[in-house]
Amino acid sequence: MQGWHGLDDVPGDWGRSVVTIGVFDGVHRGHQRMVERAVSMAHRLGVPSVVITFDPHPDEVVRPGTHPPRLTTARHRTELLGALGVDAVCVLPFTLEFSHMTPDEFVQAVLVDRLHAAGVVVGENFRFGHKAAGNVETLRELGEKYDFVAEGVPLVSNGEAISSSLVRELLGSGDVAGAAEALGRPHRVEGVVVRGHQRGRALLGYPTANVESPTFSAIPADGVYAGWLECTQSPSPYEGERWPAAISIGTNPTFAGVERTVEAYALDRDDLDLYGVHVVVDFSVRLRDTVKFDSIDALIEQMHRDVAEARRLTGGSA
Ligand SMILES: Cc1cc2nc3c(=O)[nH]c(=O)nc-3n(C[C@H](O)[C@H](O)[C@H](O)COP(=O)(O)O)c2cc1C
Ligand SMILES: Nc1ncnc2c1ncn2[C@@H]1O[C@H](COP(=O)(O)OP(=O)(O)O)[C@@H](O)[C@H]1O
Repeated sequence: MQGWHGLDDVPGDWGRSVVTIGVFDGVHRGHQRMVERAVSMAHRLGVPSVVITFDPHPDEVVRPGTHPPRLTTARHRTELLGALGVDAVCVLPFTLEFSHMTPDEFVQAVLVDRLHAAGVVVGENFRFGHKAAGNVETLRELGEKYDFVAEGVPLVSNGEAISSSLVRELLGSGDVAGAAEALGRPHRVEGVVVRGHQRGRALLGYPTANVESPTFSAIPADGVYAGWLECTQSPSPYEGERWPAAISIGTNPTFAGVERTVEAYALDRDDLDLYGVHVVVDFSVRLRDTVKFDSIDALIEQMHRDVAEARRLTGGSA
């Protein structure tokens, strides 16, 4: 798969292609359906498929300060899109100037002149161009003018239409199982392991990797979860290792903490040294709310139960 940053990265001799466009935050099941439609149209037409996506999130540029929490980092999003079989992912830097293009200008500059679109696949609620003036119908009309077919893909529904906002809502209420259902995989928070208050190992008997995620990351609601911790640092002695985990999100009220942290304990390990290492945390199931315990012993007792439950739910080793 080719990765392009900006239109200037598109090879000069790039021929005709099928293009799909969107923010694709989360690459949820609706996005997956769209990309699959684009890939199959590309096969039918015998041309490569290209995903166009944006960075930063258009909302942040058009309405600064309203950035929705991000379900995926740019890197993870590209990796997920690539796994769906597309030939290229083109990340367009989204700027105010870019947002002022009319639908016709966008189609001509991006889809026609650079990518020689033979087909364009978008979600049926897709809007584009200045003031979101363009929709699927506009795209069809422009397709007649510029010689490409446009397809609007119906939203995938799970009772309720699957959308990035729906996944954000589910995470905001701690429903990580519901989010996993909509995403087609567990929600992931990633970042580098930083130092905490050094209580986990010494005081509680459960060392926890404190994960510092990028600003705007979608963090599930405070609580305790079962899931997975994986080392994605390359090179690292732990590269590619994935451990079942008990995860805590919150301010650690038992210790009157103020900073909100995401911490993961890799079950049955106490030998890891993860400081400075890039890891990912995948959330499977919510276990309970965070509690302010009256004593450290009461917290430890509960943590034993959490760990047993996380082990059962992940099928983690003894
Ligand atoms: C499975 C699990 C459950 C936890 N539950 C709570 C809780 O209910 N209340 C709380 O104050 N802290 C809870 N914690 C967080 C601990 O207080 C935290 O891991 C500890 O303060 C270590 O912090 P440190 O990494 O900064 O040393 C939990 C941690 C884990 C791993
Ligand atoms: N099973 C484990 N799960 C997570 N981290 C572990 C584990 N075993 C050892 N570690 C290491 O211990 C550190 C956490 O120990 P802890 O006492 O909680 O310190 P801190 O307060 O700095 O997080 C992690 O950052 C990691 O480097």
